[in-house]
Amino acid sequence: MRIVADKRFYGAGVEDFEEARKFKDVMREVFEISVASNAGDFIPLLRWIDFHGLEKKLQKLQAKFDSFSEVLIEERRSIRQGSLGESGAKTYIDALLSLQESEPEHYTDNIIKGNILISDGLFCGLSTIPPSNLAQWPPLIHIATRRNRHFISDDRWAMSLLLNHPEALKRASAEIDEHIGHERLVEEADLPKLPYIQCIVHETLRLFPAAPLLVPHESSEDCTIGGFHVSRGTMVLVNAWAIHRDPQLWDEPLSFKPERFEKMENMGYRFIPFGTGRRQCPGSGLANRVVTSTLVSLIQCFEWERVGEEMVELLEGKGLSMPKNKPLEAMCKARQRMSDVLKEL
Ligand code: HEM
Repeated sequence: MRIVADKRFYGAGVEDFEEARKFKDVMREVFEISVASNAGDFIPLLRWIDFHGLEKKLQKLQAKFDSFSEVLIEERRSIRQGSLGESGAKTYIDALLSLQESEPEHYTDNIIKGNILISDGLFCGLSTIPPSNLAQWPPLIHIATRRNRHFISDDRWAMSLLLNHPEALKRASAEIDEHIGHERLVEEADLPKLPYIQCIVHETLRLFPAAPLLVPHESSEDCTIGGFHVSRGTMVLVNAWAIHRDPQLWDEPLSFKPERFEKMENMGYRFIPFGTGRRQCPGSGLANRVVTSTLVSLIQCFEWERVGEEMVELLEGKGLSMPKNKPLEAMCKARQRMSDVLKEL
């Protein structure tokens, strides 16, 4: 929130504890609601009676966030107009308010609120909200807010898989040694030199796609999908998780085999962790780079081992963004040869 509104709501430096509490409350509610399943997704009749009151809860939460962001916008507006003294750092909201002055028809307060939501990982938990619940929110929310949670989740799955496959971890480590060495940390420009680690990231996203049902789509016309008639206006969910594990499309679909991606030229529609077509994720390049660089840094700087003989559990937990059932526990120690680099951090 420092970038968005020049405020801190966590850790040292919090100035307004009441405001920070409100923010944390909204965040907590978002996370709670995000794991609730909605029977109305499966039995449309139940949507009319708002079974379990999920829709009401979402509307309340949206109202809370609206009033919270309204205060932030008004505050920055006053600061910009000089009524609250020093303007402080220029924030994301300031930039949007300045655009509002030149293009008021495009940069309405509602648009600014939407932008606050998608920025700074503010509502990263929304990515796990069940499909019909998402429909209650402005479309951008569930999309761009995936980032932080997904990045963390992807790397956690990748590391879990590697701990269960030490030979793959060893090969990844050797690739890093060969192309980056121990004198410096990985940089973005190094990533194309690490094809095996890219394959590990792909294989992780195949087995545990961070958005297993992508995002809900709606058919704009009557159509036929896989031989089934789909009427106009039907919510369509694409089960990427099942497609990625389909034995007709993948050899040994449940095995972790990063090398399968080495020879694959055209992945077609069988590998779609970021969706496909016109609405596919525009952040996939960034996401891939962040997930891969994080994984490379973890492998480059630390030696990793399982806590015991037992394999790391690979069960999925509740929530649409593919969390692990149990947090990953592993042993790691800093690599001796990276100690100079680590000391510099
Ligand atoms: C590991 C991280 C990420 C995953 C797994 C992911 C996944 C997805 C998926 C599955 C979709 C829906 C595609 C469809 O409609 O079929 C999507 C859409 C989208 N994503 Fe991501 N995403 C990630 C990171 C990001 C990042 C970093 C950004 C922005 C910087 C981003 C921005 C968007 C946007 C704007 C859309 C909507 C595109 C549209 O509807 O036209 N995503 N993402």
